[in-house]
Amino acid sequence: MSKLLEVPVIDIARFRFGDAEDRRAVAREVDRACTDIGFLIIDGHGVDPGLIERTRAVSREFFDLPEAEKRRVARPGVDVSRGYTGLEDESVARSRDATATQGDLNESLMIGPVDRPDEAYATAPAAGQHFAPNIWPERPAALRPVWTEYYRAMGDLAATIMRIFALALDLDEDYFDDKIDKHISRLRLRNYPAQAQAPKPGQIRAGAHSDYGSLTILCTEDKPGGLQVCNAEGEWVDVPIVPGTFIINIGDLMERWSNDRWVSTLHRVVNPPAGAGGAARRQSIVFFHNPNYDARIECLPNCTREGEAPRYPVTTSGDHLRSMFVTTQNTATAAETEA
Ligand SMILES: O=C(O)CCC(=O)C(=O)O
Ligand SMILES: [Fe+2]
Repeated sequence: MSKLLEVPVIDIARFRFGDAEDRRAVAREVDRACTDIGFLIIDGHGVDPGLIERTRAVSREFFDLPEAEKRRVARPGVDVSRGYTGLEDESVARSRDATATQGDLNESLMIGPVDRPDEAYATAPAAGQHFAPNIWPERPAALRPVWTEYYRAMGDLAATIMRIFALALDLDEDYFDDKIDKHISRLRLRNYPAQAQAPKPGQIRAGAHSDYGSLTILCTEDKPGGLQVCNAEGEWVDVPIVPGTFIINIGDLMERWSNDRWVSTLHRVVNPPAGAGGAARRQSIVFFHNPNYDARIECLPNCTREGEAPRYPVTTSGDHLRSMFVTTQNTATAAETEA
């Protein structure tokens, strides 16, 4: 079978409601997508469209606030992945290329877990800042309850996808359950403003990067200046926007777990064409699903071929994520926290 060079659409209702054969059929399709291109679009996910709309609306209201008010909930430190990150404060491309310093042309607001596991686990030294309290803006007042509901819905959807992943990797369907039951996922809204001035040379909405965790669930909109992924031929292809679906990609931790059987694909968000005007404003709802901070990320059973050794040293979810957060921030606090 030739390699997929475009991102496929997969209906996961057949997994959610089907019999064992249906479930295996979905898992096979997902395995092919994760092997060939690292991205898939899912339909039949069961998330309430009203919740998505409400999440979009309260977030847009937040980004429309004056800059000074948004800065009141500024990210407190580079390893504290919470709060507001301003335009050009981050260069996600630095996660792969230390010389990439152009600031990304988006601003964002981010939260972590909304449900705390027991206090001893949440505050253990190895927990680092992964259970740091969330920083909620005062306005709009509806943001907190709506985002909390959305975060929980994404946690549930990610758990289903991890079950599909387990089956796709020839593991028991519940293999990942106890590695994600205290997940340290992040919900991040990115606002990509319309571009009144030309970007600096080489500067784009989000530089080329791969995501860091287990998987990402993206809900975006069809606007000029969108998401592209680098396929197996090294070509940048647009990810189609299919109404009612989510875009899913695997992150670096899943790539490591699978010993490179699956690919954590490079992707980027390009600029709108000059003159696109206000219509180019774009908002993405991004849920980065990350395993429990103490989940050991080591080559999974079934992921080495005859005579092949594991390609990565063992790490933990918490350690890997922290190093990525610290590497990609352009703010003044970066130097302080790294020291
Ligand atoms: O906005 C998008 O389409 C993608 C954003 C992204 O890649 C990220 O936040 O990691
Ligand atoms: Fe990404």
